[in-house]
Amino acid sequence: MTVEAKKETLGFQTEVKHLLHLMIHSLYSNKEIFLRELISNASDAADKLRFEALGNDSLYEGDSDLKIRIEFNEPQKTITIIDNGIGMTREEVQDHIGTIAKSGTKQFFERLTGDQAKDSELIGQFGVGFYSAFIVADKVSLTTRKAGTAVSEGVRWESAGEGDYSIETVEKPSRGTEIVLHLKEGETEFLNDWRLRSIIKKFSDHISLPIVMSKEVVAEQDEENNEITPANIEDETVNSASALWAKSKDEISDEAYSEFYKHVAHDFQEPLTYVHSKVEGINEYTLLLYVPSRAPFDLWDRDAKHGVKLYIRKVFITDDAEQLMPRYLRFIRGIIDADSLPLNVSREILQQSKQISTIKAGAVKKVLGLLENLAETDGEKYQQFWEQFGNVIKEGSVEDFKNKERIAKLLRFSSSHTDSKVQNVSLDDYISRMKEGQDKIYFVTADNFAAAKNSPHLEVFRKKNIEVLLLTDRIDEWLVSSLSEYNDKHLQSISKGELDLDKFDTEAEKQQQAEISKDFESVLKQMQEVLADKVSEVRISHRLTDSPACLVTGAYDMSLNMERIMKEAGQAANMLGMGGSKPILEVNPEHALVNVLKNEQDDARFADITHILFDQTVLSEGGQLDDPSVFVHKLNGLLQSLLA
Ligand SMILES: Nc1ncnc2c1ncn2[C@@H]1O[C@H](COP(=O)(O)OP(=O)(O)OP(=O)(O)O)[C@@H](O)[C@H]1O
Repeated sequence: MTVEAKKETLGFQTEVKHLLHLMIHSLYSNKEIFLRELISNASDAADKLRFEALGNDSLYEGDSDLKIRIEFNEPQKTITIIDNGIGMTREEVQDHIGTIAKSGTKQFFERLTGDQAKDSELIGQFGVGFYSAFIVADKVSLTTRKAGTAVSEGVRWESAGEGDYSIETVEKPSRGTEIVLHLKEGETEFLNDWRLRSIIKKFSDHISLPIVMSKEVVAEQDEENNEITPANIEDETVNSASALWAKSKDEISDEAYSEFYKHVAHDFQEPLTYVHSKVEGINEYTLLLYVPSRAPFDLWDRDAKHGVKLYIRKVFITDDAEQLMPRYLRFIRGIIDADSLPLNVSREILQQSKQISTIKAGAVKKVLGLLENLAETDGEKYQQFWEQFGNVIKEGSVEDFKNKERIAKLLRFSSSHTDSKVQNVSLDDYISRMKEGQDKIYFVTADNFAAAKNSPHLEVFRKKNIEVLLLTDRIDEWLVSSLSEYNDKHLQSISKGELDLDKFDTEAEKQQQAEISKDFESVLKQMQEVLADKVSEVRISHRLTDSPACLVTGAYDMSLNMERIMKEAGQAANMLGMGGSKPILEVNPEHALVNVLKNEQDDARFADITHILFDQTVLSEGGQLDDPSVFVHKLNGLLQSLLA
């Protein structure tokens, strides 16, 4: 016996132990899903074999009749799931069963709270797969052999789901995988022909492979010719065993659509919505694409697998076709079945295929249409979608130039109009509320909602009753830098450049402003000298009502928020005197702290007040001071002199 063939006992990866524990406890009321998960894996294994065999027929080993068989044995209390799919090598068993290879898994488990209700929601984002067998079984025995390997290269994996598993090399004449579940005490309800068939019908009817079970045929006598058909056991296909997406829509129930989603997406929650469409023409294809109701745990993992499977004339080709969906629609799950591609496509051909890019462009349009329709017909569901995937859709504004307008229409923001963190204001909503004479869409970007909502820059807008969008997601800075216009309206940051709000001012107000500017001429000049290395200019503000000062960047400069983001990301930033373009300090002449400077004779005190004003403005905009102790020292000095 080789070292490899020896039986080894290995410990589960810690994450697997967590997952098992969590699953057994939180999915108890949903336990029949184990069968769906195992059938789903078996079907994937058959799909993979069919694809591999396109280039190497011998992998079928003379048996190309792919199917899944379900058996049960009442006295032994076992259920067995058998497939003649691709199978696994010893190494693959070790890598896939007993280990969770998905990146980000560790972080996922760190988010678990121990509160069962909350955690079971999280597990929905993760997918349960093979391990769901342990919901009903206290011992699982998996025997498998990879297609194309020798009979002696079978592998048996066994575990009681409690922390370790054994693995050994065994003989296995047939290729594929056989999983025996030894049911727990109390789970014997599944040892029932009718029960198993109804679970298969309910959850796995859409599987395009036949799922067979044995059927007892009782002996029958033909009256006419007196022939007796002996009692027999026959195979019977339990599911409808045809590709769901190839059926016409009116033949498919909502339930079937939903179960198919759970199979392709490895999710066990209902999808939010879907689109099923057959595109005719030279380049024919069928697509069935779903929007999940929850974001998967690895939504932000750039290496996460892509969720749309490519089939060619019902033969599975790949589930990792990044060419089928752009990155900003990476949460879409489902299938695309292309009619006119050759079956022997390689990865390289896929990458260069014109037909694939046409299909992709068509599929993107279908998804955008689906989302537009959802937004129009079901605001509540659309809001749910936005909360889960809004930030990903925003990437589309940056990435997908061709569909820019359509994506912009789908965007939702927080706004000063609703004054709520909920992002539910569309650009069209905003435009419908614009004031007479207003030709711009105003927005402010900040680090968080409170900072945006309380931004001094908003003061004049509140006074004049002009709505401002409050943008607080990181991606927003990139969004507004690529989306400069919507519906012929310019998107304007309220913290950049000059505001042309004076058209909303009366003549008297304009006159008054001119006088104030004159009045403060020397104060501004002196402040500018004090802050020479920090700001490019000090000027009177038309933006402020309550705050003493605010910082403004030039119309074409990077916003301060963007500089902060870059700085945090370790990028060379030119924020606040660190080189590059400096911001402008705008002061509110009506504020006592500014007013006091007019009569300040002591130059040192003037400089201290000016520094304090500048520093607190930086702070109130969410920035950080280069040297906070200097600020505190100056502030304390001022307070002491007031108290003296
Ligand atoms: N019947 C099978 N035949 C061949 N390989 C299998 C079979 N069952 C499982 N596998 C392999 O084990 C891997 C892990 O399966 P598991 O069900 O845990 O996760 P998954 O199906 O990849 O994803 P999810 O956790 O989202 O359900 C599969 O990706 C596949 O490579």
